[in-house]
Amino acid sequence: MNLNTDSNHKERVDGVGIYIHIPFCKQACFYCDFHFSTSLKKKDELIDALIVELELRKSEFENDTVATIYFGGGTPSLLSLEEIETILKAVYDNYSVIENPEITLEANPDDLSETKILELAKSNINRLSIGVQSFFEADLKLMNRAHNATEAKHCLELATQYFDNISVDLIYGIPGATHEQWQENIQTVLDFNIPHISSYALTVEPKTALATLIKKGKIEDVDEVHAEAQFHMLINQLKEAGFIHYELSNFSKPGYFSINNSAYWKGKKYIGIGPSAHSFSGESRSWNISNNSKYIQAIQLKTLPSEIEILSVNDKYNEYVMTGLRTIWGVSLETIVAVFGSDFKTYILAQADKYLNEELLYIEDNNLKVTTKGKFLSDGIASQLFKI
Ligand SMILES: C[S@@+](CC[C@H](N)C(=O)[O-])C[C@H]1O[C@@H](n2cnc3c(N)ncnc32)[C@H](O)[C@@H]1O
Ligand SMILES: C[S@@+](CC[C@H](N)C(=O)[O-])C[C@H]1O[C@@H](n2cnc3c(N)ncnc32)[C@H](O)[C@@H]1O
Ligand code: SF4
Repeated sequence: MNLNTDSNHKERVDGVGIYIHIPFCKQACFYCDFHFSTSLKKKDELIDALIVELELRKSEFENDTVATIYFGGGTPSLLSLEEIETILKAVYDNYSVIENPEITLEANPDDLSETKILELAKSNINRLSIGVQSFFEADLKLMNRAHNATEAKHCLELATQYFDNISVDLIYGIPGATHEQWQENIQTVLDFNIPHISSYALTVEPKTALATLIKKGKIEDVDEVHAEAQFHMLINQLKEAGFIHYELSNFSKPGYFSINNSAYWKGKKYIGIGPSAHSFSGESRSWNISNNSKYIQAIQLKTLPSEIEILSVNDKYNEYVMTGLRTIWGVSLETIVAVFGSDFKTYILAQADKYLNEELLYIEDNNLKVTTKGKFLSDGIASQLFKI
């Protein structure tokens, strides 16, 4: 059964996507290993380079129509409206874009003043993805977020007056945060009538400040059992509130599925513009260099600073299994046969047998899916179904 009942959404997800990486942040969150610089010195040069990269790569989408444009980061809300519009103009000048594309801006609460929200509301941006993470001061301090709890609430109060399509990011499994506080965080987002939530378990990435602070005993280690319990609270609380759990970390009211993310998960093509951005052509994946200066230098010479990996049949199968198991659409056994052949179906069913017996996986309408019990383990289960 396809739970994605919004026909407009289905139609629009048929287009391709453009992701634009804005590699600047005010300060470094202790847990984050995404690519960003806290110095804005190269901002103007970088914006010029993004525009040149958009021009250089237009032939990749010669026969495609863009349905979603996503400003991610880093912190795209650090840009002025003028800067955002200059980049958007380069998209429109070089690509064919559907009439009403989804245009998302990732925004941090401390950037969302009323003036800024008003400006954004008048622009072509029609979706805000706001990185709240928590409404508790202790959590925000522990993670070194740039905003405080008052700002987190105030920005939602303002944003909901001018935007309908809003997503809020929340982090669970934060050391010291109780289950009651976590439930209060979810409830606060619900009270603002937000239609989309992305929620991630706090992950200790190697070489981050969080990893060092935990090693030194300054911050308590994350507790997997605690995090898993909070993940299930999230699932239950949002289900009760009428949300669809459409991907492992994403929950949406009907009609508000992220077109950008759904396109990724459905294996649509996308190009990633900017340092560290990755792209998917259907046959290959590529990654731009992360270093801002090296990225700018290469683009100024009209070369693409990227590495490319051609995907083998097994790579494509593995990716399909990994992303499929994360979504409500599951892994279609029909698609497995049609795209990879019946040997792959025999293989996946043999590998899945153990998990089917343990009720971590189930089959519905010829689609292999994870049960609620299996959800927290989804990526681990997927890796056991891989072909190496
Ligand atoms: C890379 S940020 C970019 C958007 C924006 N700067 C923000 O902080 O929301 C996108 C999301 O990834 C989450 N994230 C990054 N590293 C993480 C980690 N180690 N554990 C959990 N969530 C993480 C962030 O908290 C945020 O919600
Ligand atoms: C998937 S997005 C979060 C989704 C978001 N909360 C929403 O639903 O709108 C999380 C982060 O992934 C990274 N990201 C997404 N697409 C990317 C791409 N093509 N290249 C590089 N980074 C990407 C960005 O750092 C972005 O902040
Ligand atoms: S979580 Fe967001 S604001 Fe924090 S450092 Fe990472 S990209 Fe920047």
